[in-house]
Amino acid sequence: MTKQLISLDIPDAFVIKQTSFTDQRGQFSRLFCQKTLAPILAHREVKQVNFSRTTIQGTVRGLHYQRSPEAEMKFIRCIQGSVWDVMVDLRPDSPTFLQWHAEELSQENNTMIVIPEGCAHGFQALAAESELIYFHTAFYAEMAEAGVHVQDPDLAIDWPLPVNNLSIRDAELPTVEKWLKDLSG
Ligand SMILES: Cc1cn([C@H]2C[C@H](O)[C@@H](COP(=O)(O)OP(=O)(O)O[C@H]3O[C@H](C)C(=O)[C@H](O)[C@H]3O)O2)c(=O)[nH]c1=O
Repeated sequence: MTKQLISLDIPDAFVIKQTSFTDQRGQFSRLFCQKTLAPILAHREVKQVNFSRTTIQGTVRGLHYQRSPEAEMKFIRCIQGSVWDVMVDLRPDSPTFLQWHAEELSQENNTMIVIPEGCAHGFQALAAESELIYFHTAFYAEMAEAGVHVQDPDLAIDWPLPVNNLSIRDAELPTVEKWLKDLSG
């Protein structure tokens, strides 16, 4: 049921175009298959599956990642509405360090994005009541949670809509400049 696996410039990041079976009853699609995704998963296993619904158009969530050793790969699919999904490479040894990639995920386009360990994730709801399913390869670890600000001037992510409805936690995430200082201690 996987139509196309696309490697991105950001190492170990992918876009997966999935197929969907439609008939007079409606639609069926496979969200995740350990065998089909084995080339990406390698030694990893899915440990947790999460769901989020974002009710207000323009809301932005992110940019989040879990620090090692709780770092995780995320497989994300939009099952209702649409989002503008962003990953930011926060791996200092990566050739695409501090570069970002955006992909529109929607109920209609059957697209999954794969975000590797060490990359932060965020998204903007392009429609009200947008819903995402996340497959995580690590358990949630509150103490390992980290992130950078969605409106960081150095990243200059060009969100399609005015950034809206940030959580208090997300509004207080550090800039990349502050994150780099904390990184170097
Ligand atoms: C991820 C997670 C969160 N939580 C708790 C922590 C908070 O009390 C509450 C909401 O978490 P948070 O505010 O981090 O939710 P989002 O801001 O939507 O973050 C999510 O969206 C961004 C864009 C991501 O990439 C994260 O992986 C994902 O956590 O659920 C749990 O109890 N278990 C979990 O696995």
